Amino acid sequence: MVLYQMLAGHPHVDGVDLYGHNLTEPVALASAVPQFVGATDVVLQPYSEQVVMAQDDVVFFATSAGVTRTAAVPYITAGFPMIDLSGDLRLKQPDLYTQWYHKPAAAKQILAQTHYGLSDLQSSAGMAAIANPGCYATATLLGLAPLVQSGLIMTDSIIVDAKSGTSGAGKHPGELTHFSQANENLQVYKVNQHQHIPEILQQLQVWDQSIAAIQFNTTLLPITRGLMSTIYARVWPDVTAAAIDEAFTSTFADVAGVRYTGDRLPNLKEVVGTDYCDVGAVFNPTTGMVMVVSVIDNLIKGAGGQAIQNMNQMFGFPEMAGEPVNVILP
Ligand SMILES: NC(=O)C1=CN([C@@H]2O[C@H](COP(=O)(O)OP(=O)(O)OC[C@H]3O[C@@H](n4cnc5c(N)ncnc54)[C@H](OP(=O)(O)O)[C@@H]3O)[C@@H](O)[C@H]2O)C=CC1
Ligand SMILES: CC(=O)N[C@@H](CCC(=O)OP(=O)(O)O)C(=O)O
Repeated sequence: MVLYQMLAGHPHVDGVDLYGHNLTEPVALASAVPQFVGATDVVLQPYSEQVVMAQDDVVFFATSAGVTRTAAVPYITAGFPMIDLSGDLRLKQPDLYTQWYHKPAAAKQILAQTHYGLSDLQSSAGMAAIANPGCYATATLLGLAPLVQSGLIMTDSIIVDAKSGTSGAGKHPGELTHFSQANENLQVYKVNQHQHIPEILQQLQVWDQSIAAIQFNTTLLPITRGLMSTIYARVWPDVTAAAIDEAFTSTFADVAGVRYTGDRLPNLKEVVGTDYCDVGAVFNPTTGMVMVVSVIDNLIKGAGGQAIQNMNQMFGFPEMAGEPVNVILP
């Protein structure tokens, strides 16, 4: 829904076709999603990869885990632009996917052809198949990148305490997301089993091969949208607050979708509704620890917005074209 809304208003997109896997004939969008009651002329079509490749220029998959490991193959084989929002194509090693997602993995040669589209730090220009990063992975990697790339922290000391609103769990309600359970509550979940752990580690190892593990935890917040990743790490003895500040300033100086807030730590309401990731960092000389706070809208920077940034890079559009930049005011 959110991806469609953004694509429908994108200045370089002249049409959006919507496909549903369970349809045998077209239905009005509003009959499936009542919020789109005003979009009387928009339909959902039965899905067919032949139709997609004939009438569209790029395909986005906003599908459950386990779908694109096979559904994306015809597009990747044909070199047709494809952006996958699910986790199926992010991990390069198939056995890791099976271990963390508890499902059969895509073939290794398919995984080898997909680009991990962390759009603010590694452009998708020239790429055809994109694995759009997970929401927790996006906030965490953007918060850690300056510290890891500049070699400021002891890499065995990384601890991530991340929290998300319930929309991160998708459309099907579950035990944790049932209103009476989630409302006015905080729930730790997937302890040491979160599927974004191997994804984060895989990218950290691209930046620094010596990183062997991270401590990573997730908590469900009683809100609909927004994700905060709070990151702690021990810095090397001579590292100063000024060196940390310089690492963040230089890493994000020319990055359109990340705003470094210095030692003023950001909160969710300054990014919810936008494609920005806001990142702040504070050094504590007493403990020798740096604390980073990285916030995103899980449905935008954590999913559809980053997918559009990847599309913009693939097609040479301005980096933030079609991206929402205004917060949802209280
Ligand atoms: N929500 C978030 O914050 C984020 C989500 N993601 C990932 O992005 C993807 C989409 O997220 P979200 O919209 O929240 O997920 P939802 O669970 O809300 O929606 C999943 C969609 O997948 C479709 N689907 C299910 N099975 C199949 C199938 N066999 N073939 C084709 N389509 C199928 C469903 O269609 P139907 O209902 O008609 O069966 C539904 O539209 C997921 O993989 C999710 O993990 C990634 C980052 C953040
Ligand atoms: C609140 C909540 O449940 N969030 C989801 C977000 C991850 C997700 O969307 O899944 P993939 O990125 O792996 O596709 C979770 O923690 O599993």
